[in-house]
Amino acid sequence: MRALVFGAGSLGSLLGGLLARAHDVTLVGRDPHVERVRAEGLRIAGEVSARVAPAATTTVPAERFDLALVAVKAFDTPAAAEALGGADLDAVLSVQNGLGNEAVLAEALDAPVLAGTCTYGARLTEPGAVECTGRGEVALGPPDGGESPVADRVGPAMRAAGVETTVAADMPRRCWEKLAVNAGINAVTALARVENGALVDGPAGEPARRAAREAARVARERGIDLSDDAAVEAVERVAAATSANRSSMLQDVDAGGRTEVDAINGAVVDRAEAAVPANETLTALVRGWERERGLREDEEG
Ligand SMILES: NC(=O)C1=CN([C@@H]2O[C@H](COP(=O)(O)OP(=O)(O)OC[C@H]3O[C@@H](n4cnc5c(N)ncnc54)[C@H](O)[C@@H]3O)[C@@H](O)[C@H]2O)C=CC1
Ligand SMILES: CC(C)(CO)C(=O)C(=O)O
Repeated sequence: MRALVFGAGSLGSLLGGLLARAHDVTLVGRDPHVERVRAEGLRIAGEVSARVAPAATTTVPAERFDLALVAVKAFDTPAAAEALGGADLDAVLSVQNGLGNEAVLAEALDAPVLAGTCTYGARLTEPGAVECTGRGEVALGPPDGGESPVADRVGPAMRAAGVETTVAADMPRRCWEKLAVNAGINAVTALARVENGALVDGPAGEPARRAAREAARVARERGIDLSDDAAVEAVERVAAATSANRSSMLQDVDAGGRTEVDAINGAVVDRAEAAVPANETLTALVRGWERERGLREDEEG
């Protein structure tokens, strides 16, 4: 397989690096990481160790690829879609968090777009080096559910490189369950400045559970079978399993950078048929912080 990984940050470098053990991989990212990968290859450490030498570039080559794996933050998806238009792609797979990424990619690109959820943990430690902070799995399939020959081709190719992969016919439910987890954990931990474990038995757990229940209700409004209990159980299970984690949104806030709140809590608000007060409040607070930091100037900030 010829694979292009757009967004060679933490997750893109990890998945791209793992894929490079079996496939011809090109990472698209930014210097100094790209420069270092070109000069010295990519080191993977942590729960998986490997040294690989994928191609690396800062612009999308005008070439044919069997797969483009998209791993930018959700707010960069429109730019990723535009840049990927320069390549000839057989398939596109988003492994991003949040809702709406596949629709943005599908609108701009001719290739079939697969939805993905990813529970691997990754952290870029220095240019040229990525740490696998948790071995997980990628689930992928058509965004509207069901089966597709494209998913049946991509899944085994990922498995051939040792990436734990499930080809799933129920991606809408999986994406909404992951969204409920992120809607519950990310903004609450970012605003309270606490690790995920603080939600298990502390006072910050209640707003997280409320946000997850609201996400489950909105999922059901859209015909997706996700109960309140399943969403709350998923938040509690993930918070306990990742208790020492600083969520990605807390890390974004720590780093003074823009967050994915629009694609997470904001996505719940946008799709709700009735009020979702926990998600409305979390979205407004995080957007308010982003606006004060000059990270957004749109009407929603
Ligand atoms: N890091 C993790 O453990 C996990 C991340 N995710 C999701 O995966 C997505 C990516 O997350 P991370 O890898 O943590 O983010 P990241 O910020 O480390 O990586 C994104 C990379 O894309 C690059 N990029 C953005 N626009 C670009 C452009 N136009 N040209 C070239 N490079 C560009 C950035 O420079 C950055 O290095 C997010 O949606 C996140 O929620 C999901 C599961 C786990
Ligand atoms: C699962 C969780 C909440 C782990 O921290 C995550 O996906 C994130 O931080 O974005």
